[in-house]
Amino acid sequence: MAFSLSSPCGFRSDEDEEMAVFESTAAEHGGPSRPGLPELSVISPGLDPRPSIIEQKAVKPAAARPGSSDGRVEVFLRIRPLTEAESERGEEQGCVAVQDEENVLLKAPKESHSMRAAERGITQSMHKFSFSKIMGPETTQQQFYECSMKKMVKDVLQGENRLLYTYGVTNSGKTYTIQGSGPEAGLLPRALSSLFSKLQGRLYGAMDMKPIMYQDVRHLSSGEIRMEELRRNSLLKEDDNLPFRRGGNTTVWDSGIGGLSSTSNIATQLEDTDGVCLEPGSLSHSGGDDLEEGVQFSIWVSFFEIYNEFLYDLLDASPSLQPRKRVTLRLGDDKQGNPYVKDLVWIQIRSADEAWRILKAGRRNQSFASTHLNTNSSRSHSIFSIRVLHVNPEADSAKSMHISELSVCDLAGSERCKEQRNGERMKEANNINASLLTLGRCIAALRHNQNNKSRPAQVVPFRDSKLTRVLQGFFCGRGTSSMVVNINPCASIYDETLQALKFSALASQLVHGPSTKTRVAYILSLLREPAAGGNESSVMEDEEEESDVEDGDISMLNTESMLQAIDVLKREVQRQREEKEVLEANVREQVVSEVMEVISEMEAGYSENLEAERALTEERYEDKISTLQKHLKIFYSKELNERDQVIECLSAALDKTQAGEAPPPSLPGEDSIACSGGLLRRSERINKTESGRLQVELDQCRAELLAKTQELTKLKTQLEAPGSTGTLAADRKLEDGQRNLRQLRLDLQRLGADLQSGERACCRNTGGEKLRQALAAADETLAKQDQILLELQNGLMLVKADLRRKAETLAQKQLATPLSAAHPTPGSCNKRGCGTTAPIDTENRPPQKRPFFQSIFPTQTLTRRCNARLAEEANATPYSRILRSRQQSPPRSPAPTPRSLRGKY
Ligand SMILES: Nc1ncnc2c1ncn2[C@@H]1O[C@H](COP(=O)(O)OP(=O)(O)OP(=O)(O)O)[C@@H](O)[C@H]1O
Repeated sequence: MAFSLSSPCGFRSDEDEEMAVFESTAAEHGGPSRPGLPELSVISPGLDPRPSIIEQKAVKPAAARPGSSDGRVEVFLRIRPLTEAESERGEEQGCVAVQDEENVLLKAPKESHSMRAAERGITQSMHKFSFSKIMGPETTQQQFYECSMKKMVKDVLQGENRLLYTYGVTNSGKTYTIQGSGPEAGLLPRALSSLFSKLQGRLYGAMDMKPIMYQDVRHLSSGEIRMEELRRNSLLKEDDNLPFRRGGNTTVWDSGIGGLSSTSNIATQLEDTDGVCLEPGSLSHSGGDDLEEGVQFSIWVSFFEIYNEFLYDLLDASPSLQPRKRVTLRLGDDKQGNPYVKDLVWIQIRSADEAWRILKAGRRNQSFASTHLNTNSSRSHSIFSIRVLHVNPEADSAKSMHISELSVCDLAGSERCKEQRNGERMKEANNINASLLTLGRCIAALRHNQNNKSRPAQVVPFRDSKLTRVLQGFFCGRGTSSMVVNINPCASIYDETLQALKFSALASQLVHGPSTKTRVAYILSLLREPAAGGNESSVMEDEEEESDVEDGDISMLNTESMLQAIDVLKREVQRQREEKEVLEANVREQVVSEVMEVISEMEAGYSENLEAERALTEERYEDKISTLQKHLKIFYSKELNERDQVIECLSAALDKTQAGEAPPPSLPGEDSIACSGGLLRRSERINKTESGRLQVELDQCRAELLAKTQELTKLKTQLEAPGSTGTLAADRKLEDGQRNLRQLRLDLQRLGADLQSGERACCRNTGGEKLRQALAAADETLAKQDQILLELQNGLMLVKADLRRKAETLAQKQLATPLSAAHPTPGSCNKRGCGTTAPIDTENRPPQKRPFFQSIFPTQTLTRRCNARLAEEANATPYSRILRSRQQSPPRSPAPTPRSLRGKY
């Protein structure tokens, strides 16, 4: 049964599914057994996950081992021994068990995250990994060199490009493996020693050719040669003058970031040795017999680091005790698109000792810091490169030069960022982990492309980090790479170790890309293609030729063949471009169709959701409506009951009214809205009757007023007759009275209009309130009329008094002139006496004998003449009755309110 593991370094790819992951029973490994979940995963670099290939493992021939002739990347595992302190801390819990020289078993310790995950059934407590070669804690540096790097040196001298890089958790022994410590020289010094040992007598001592860019060579002028010499000597002298030649002192340099100095405690690992200290006989068999005849070798080295995604040359200028700003290097591409580090310093070396000293000089500039896991932790990826110029002094210069390279990369250790207390350390750890993650992604993509040739190729994200960009050439066929995985068997970092091993398992499934030689063969095969249609013998010849030149260089071809090759390659490029276009079109089509599918699925999903939502909403609102209906039903049934009661009450009252009984006492709250319907109908009927009555009264008032006005006019005429100047005031008052009367008339007209509108309001049945308002307005108008009439009355009283005075004056005059009074002339009588006699007499008569004043001034006149008033009572008009009733109520009652009016009805 297969299961997948999480990707190394936290990334995930389809490799997870394809990774060879198998389980065996846990019982045989002594692990706790749980039903249903196997306890052991086997991660084998050379195996396919399919069961059919599992069997191949058993019969796998030695030649097919990873990293050997099957073209797979070599991955070595090196387990460092526990230190005394670590042993005392109880870090030895047997979590790393080497089974044989290829297989190792990792058992999760109790406290580890993996064990907790295993207990929850998420993963296994044991993992088995296979490697090209496993070197246990007891392995010496020499043994490790022998099995890992020795052959690489040989290959480089034969013109190949090789890369060796170390990968592992911090404090796992990467730097120890590469550089060594004290007398235990690491892989790099050993390789340098081996190289120079092989090149004895074959070194090209002149410095007139220098490697530049990716793998080009430049001929130096004499001035440039002098400059190169100076630089080289200064670096070597620096090493002689080291202030901390023995003792691990401190040097200070500027990180170049933020301009702040960072302290680097230079490791003492290399400082303890004056020279390469190799075990006796370690290079005894390293003769240069297999080197090409007649070729000389010029060795150049460079050393740089990638710190926080910035490139720094470790061999640039001399180190100083003062802080200084370091210059960052940039990456560039040559014409073929091969990446290289611009302005990188290359130093020619002529012996292993010189190389050793240059390495130490560079190492002084490297970024180290003390972390919680390693007191001397590399905070950068460092790359030491050895370029070998293959010079054939006898051959034509164009054909003589060949360059090969050996690069050794000491990767910074992966670590948990959260464990870094220091901000700078945290930043470094982030950058380290990010670049390692990119390396993992590149390897995963390469592996995917190798395993899925029929499927569209994945883009390998080399450009995502400086590290992968620098190493790109080794992963793309311009060389081969080998990996050393360093692990620390401490139980406390088991989880990190497991991740590192998973990463290595992925890397070990990589197959090297076609080498440059294969490319030559490919170009030659293309050249032969046009001739393929020729006769058989020529094909045979070609085949023979192919076997001859396959190992050669394309520069071996003559100009004509080269031009031909260029033409063929152009055509090939065109063909491949067209192929790619078709492929891209297909990919686009597929993507579009997949996206459309996704969109239609999403649409379907949305419409389903919408439908469900709609149904839900409908249901919710239906519930609400039914609840509302229920409440309304209750409310209206209550209302209906109340109305029924009111109706019953009103119909009982109506029955009684019809039966001639007295109207029932008004219901409590009859003006309330609940009872207003029935009451309004009743009050409308009453209002109609009352309006009719008021109308009649109004008409009578009008007629009465008309009569009074006529009488007043007549009186005025009579008063004007004496022609006395003393009557002017009375005249004015009379005019006032007339004005008042006109006003009274107008008001009465308005009253009539109001009454009519009240009547209309009743007729239209527009509601009790309007009727009430109309009645209130009419009431107010009546009050105003009342007031005006009173004023008029007063005015007339004054007129009356004035007339009386005039009458008295006239009487006195008549007494003074008895003759004229006893015998008035007809003319005078007509003109003055006769005309005024009647009124004067009238005035002097008792008031009850003067109907005009009695009717106009009922209050004052009749109060003194009760009998006369009683007599007139019977003849009083409705209007005068209203006025009288109002005037009689002492004190004057306020204007009736609409409520009091309503109360009448
Ligand atoms: N095979 C070994 N034998 C003896 N000591 C070792 C071995 N490997 C590592 N050590 C010791 O372990 C310590 C840590 O090693 P080293 O500094 O090389 O780790 P590292 O992986 O480079 O750490 P970092 O990534 O933090 O730089 C050193 O003191 C080193 O001497």
